[in-house]
Amino acid sequence: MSAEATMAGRSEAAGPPILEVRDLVKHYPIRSGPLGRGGVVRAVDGVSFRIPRGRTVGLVGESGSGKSTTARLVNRLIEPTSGQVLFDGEDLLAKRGRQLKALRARMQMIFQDPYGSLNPRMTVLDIVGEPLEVHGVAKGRSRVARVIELLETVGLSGRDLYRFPHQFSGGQAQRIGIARALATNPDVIFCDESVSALDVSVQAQILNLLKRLQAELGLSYLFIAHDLNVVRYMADELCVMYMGEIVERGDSDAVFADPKHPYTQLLLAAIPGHDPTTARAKERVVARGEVPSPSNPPSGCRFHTRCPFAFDRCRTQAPALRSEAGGGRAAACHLLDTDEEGTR
Ligand SMILES: Nc1ncnc2c1ncn2[C@@H]1O[C@H](COP(=O)(O)OP(=O)(O)OP(=O)(O)O)[C@@H](O)[C@H]1O
Repeated sequence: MSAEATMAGRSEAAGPPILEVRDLVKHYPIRSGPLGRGGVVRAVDGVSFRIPRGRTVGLVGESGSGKSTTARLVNRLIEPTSGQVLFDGEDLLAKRGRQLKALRARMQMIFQDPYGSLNPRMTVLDIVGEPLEVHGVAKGRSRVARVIELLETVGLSGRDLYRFPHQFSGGQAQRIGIARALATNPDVIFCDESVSALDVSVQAQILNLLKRLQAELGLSYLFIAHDLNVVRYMADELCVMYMGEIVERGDSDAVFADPKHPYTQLLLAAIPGHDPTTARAKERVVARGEVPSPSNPPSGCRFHTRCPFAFDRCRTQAPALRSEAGGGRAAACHLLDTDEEGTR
């Protein structure tokens, strides 16, 4: 079965997506001009993707490409400039008060720094039990029982209830963060560099824990990591971001095996030992120059200033993120248009 068919099958089997992001934009005003006004930083600039139920979507791209901002927008930690976020079919950005709180309980985040994200003065019971109280899930003895259950789910135990974060190793501390994230029975967990701070062997344990929890609880993940091997291990689908835009997306195995966008080819070429199979991907992709400023993105294709294959149209016309016929793959690159027209 082709990768596209596999992906279509997966999405079909999973039903409507748990999360759908449409044309999401976040511009930060720059207040440094002579009149106190400048331009804007285009942190996220028209991003659309879906997370099918029970699946993992990986978000990759260089530092500053807009991955964390996307996760924070979708999680509603910050408000977007424009766009739409549908959570289980509901318009998340239109929700306020109790309705927002109820939806928020169904989305949780696991952070990068396990110690920094846990209050050092709180016991494990209070750290993991806090969301149970905030969201009115459990109080008193039933809260303690639920916290023990959550600790056991992540490989800790009731003996850890009255200990403090600094008494745990990095991997164990991250397990506490995961137990806390699970407390409200979420549907989606946002993992932003959740294993980057851990030793490699501990990373593997936490990734396997996340996979087991996904299988057992039907969780969906948005998974952000610099380490592409980690993303490859975790993600069913991949979105590649460059300067606030998604430039390629598709089934993760298919993108790794046959990256369509020169930027994706560049990212993958940097993975030690990675050997993409297609001819184009095997061409040596050498990116030139620095990443341009997100407050002054290049005209046309934003990658054209670094792309070894850029031609005239790339400098003037922004390529659309076009889906391939019959498949879940999409890439925003004029080279793909010209390939189809047979002019290249
Ligand atoms: N509060 C803010 N005010 C102004 N600009 C911001 C703000 N937050 C992020 N940015 C800018 O938005 C762009 C995207 O940042 P973001 O942190 O989302 O990227 P990222 O891909 O997650 O990078 P990293 O991997 O380094 O975390 C960057 O240019 C960043 O400087």
